[in-house]
Amino acid sequence: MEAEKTEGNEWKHLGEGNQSLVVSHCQRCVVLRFLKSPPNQTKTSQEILHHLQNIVDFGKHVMKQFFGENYVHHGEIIQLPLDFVRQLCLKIQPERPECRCDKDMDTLSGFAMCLPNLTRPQSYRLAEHRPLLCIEIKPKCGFIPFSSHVSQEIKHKVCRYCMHQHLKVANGKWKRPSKYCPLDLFSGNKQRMHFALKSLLQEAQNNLKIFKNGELIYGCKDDQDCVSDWNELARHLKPFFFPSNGLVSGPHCTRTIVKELIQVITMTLLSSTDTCRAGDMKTVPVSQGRSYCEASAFNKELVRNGKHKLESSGLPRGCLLYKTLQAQMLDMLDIEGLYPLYSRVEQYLEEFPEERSTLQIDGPYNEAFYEKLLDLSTEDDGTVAFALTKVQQYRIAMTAKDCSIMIALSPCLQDECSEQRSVVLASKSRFTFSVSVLDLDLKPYESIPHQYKLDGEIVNYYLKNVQAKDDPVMSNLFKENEDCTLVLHKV
Ligand SMILES: O=P(O)(O)O[C@@H]1[C@@H](OP(=O)(O)O)[C@H](OP(=O)(O)O)[C@H](O)[C@H](OP(=O)(O)O)[C@H]1OP(=O)(O)O
Ligand SMILES: Nc1ncnc2c1ncn2[C@@H]1O[C@H](COP(=O)(O)OP(=O)(O)OP(=O)(O)O)[C@@H](O)[C@H]1O
Repeated sequence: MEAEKTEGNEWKHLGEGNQSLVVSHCQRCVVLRFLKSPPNQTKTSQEILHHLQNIVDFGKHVMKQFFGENYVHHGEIIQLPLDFVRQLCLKIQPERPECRCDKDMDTLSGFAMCLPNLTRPQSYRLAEHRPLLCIEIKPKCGFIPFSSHVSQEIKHKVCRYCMHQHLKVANGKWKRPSKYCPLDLFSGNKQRMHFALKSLLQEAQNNLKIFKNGELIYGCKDDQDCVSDWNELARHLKPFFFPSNGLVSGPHCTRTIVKELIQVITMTLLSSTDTCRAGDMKTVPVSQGRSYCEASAFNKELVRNGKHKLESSGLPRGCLLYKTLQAQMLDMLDIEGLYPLYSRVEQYLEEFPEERSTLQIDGPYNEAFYEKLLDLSTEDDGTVAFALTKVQQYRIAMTAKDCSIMIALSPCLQDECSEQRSVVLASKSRFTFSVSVLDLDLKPYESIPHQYKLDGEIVNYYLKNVQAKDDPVMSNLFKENEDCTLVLHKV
């Protein structure tokens, strides 16, 4: 990395999650992504380097094949002067959300990933002084399990996100449940997608962020601290959507602008800007699994109005949502079917620990690793090889269920449109745009027992506290079970 780029003051905090912290360069279209760890669990430089190498390899050799060349940016590893990293860490500390400060940014190794800044359309390689709008969506799991290993019927009716909402509110992670249901977003039906996006705009949680010129203007900066002022949002967006109309204002104008935004997001999400190697890999026949979630507010509204379910129009094959869903559906057995296979691999590793590297559990994530993922058979022949393939596919699916989609928009004039640039039209303006996927770090093998436990907690909480309340018979049943009193009635 050039010396001029390593001035601490030139960088600012852009975002962070549970695993990494990202800073963006003020002039150039690049970001640095640093790993984070709990204060008492710092890793050695070699461990950090190995971890970052795995992330880059996984993006390059595996996720690019699933998602396509244009959507995935695997980045590169760079080594930075330690003085610069320490100075940067101090500079950005006040900008960090409090809820993320339980982990520290790695300042010991000097290694980081350098990536394109995806808040800008990728067709603009240089940071031109153009207004920029970026919408980041973490869509979560967009299908209902179709596996016969599922033990609770509710999992075939209500999606994990909608069930998990109740547990999250009960645990205090969020103040209110969201009406967003991933199945609506992934339906490909414009009405359902609009509803999903409107719900995200009402309750962003950690599923929606909007950046203007690289600054977060909408969404949660800290846990629970969500800004959902649509008038304020409309004020920010007005120059993008109504560049020459300075007079319109008031609630009607706010609604119009939000509608325009939703329309543009929907069109970009349905656009196909790439092809990929695994493009024709069909993980699940369309007929399997249900395409709507019974808990979705959109679905409930349809039922209330006595309307039939809207036909799911399906997603265009080339769009990023379609590719994300296909990768998510590599979870074919559900965690309930997967867990015994994980135990089989575990048992084998206990006996033959030296086999761990041959089995590529912790990498390398190369071409050979990718090839082994293509076997979609679900016929268990009792072998470790079968179990391992399913475990690795599950890890890919989990990664795709937790990734984010970044839509970058920049206004353009009609004569600026060229064939290399994708363009989306709003009523009174037009934008060049790019769609990318981020946070594609492979979920660790070790997280599988946690997934198994969490799945049980989410479903049990839902059955006991939500479904039971909707159903008086069930409700009484639970009440009786809870206090363990046997009620004797005279006959
Ligand atoms: O399990 P989930 O669905 O709650 O997802 C976790 C996310 O919570 P969410 O529900 O999106 O608010 C969670 O997001 P937050 O840190 O809560 O913003 C992480 O993305 C976590 O990934 P990792 O374990 O840190 O790699 C995610 O864990 P994984 O399950 O993807 O490992
Ligand atoms: N290449 C990029 N360009 C622009 N912004 C980025 C980029 N990579 C990450 N970000 C921003 O930084 C935030 C945190 O990054 P990321 O999602 O990779 O963190 P994480 O810790 O891996 O997340 P999680 O909590 O899901 O594990 C993102 O939500 C996004 O806003």
